[in-house]
Amino acid sequence: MPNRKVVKFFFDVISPYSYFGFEGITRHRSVWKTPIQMKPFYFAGVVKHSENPGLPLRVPIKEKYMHKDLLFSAQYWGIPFRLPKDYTNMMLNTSSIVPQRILVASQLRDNALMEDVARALWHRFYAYGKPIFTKSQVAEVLRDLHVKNSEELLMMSDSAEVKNILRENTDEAIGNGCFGAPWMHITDNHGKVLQTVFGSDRLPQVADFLAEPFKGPMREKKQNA
Ligand SMILES: N[C@@H](CCC(=O)N[C@@H](CS)C(=O)NCC(=O)O)C(=O)O
Repeated sequence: MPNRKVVKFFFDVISPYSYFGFEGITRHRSVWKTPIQMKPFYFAGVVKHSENPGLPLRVPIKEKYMHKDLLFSAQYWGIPFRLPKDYTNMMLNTSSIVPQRILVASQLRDNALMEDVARALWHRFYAYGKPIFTKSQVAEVLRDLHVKNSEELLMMSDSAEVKNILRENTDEAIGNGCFGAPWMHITDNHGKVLQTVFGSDRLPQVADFLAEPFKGPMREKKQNA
């Protein structure tokens, strides 16, 4: 049995760079043998715990650059993207706890469902500028995806089990030095963290570390047009 590594990908739908990393890593699933574990976490918890004062949106010159870089990166990944109205204010003053808990509840049912929901949330926000942060907003996404028993999923998202998993995922990242998103752990097959990685733009290095191919944006795999 080869000494297989595992990648854990921590993300939050409030983080646009998580969207790019999420697309990049899930597209590479078709060409990598390395197992990929998707881990919804709570970005605000990370920022608070790491006392990160340097969020680009809080620094005007970085905010200006980030707005351009988001469009540039979305184009690279082939993702329909425009900045929603009042973007900075919304990003800095909105909690993603509701959608993140719903993602955890979805993942408990089925990882593929969770990925469909995450992708659809980002698509709604960045392709159409519609918010994704309340239960009723996420419910619309579940309805559009024809998710079965979506009411049950929404109820489950308030359960202690779901809250604990989201907290555990967040703590797992924080415990390994996380300060932003997306965040990755590359572990050995016993779960020992060999490398921590920040940013969607580090996927070529992640691939190299895994001895896997990096195939660029694989735009032919895009799911939302
Ligand atoms: N260069 C990274 C940027 C990632 C990034 O800026 N992520 C934001 C959240 S969307 C963040 O966590 N920022 C924290 C920081 O820069 O300290 C990428 O391309 O993914």
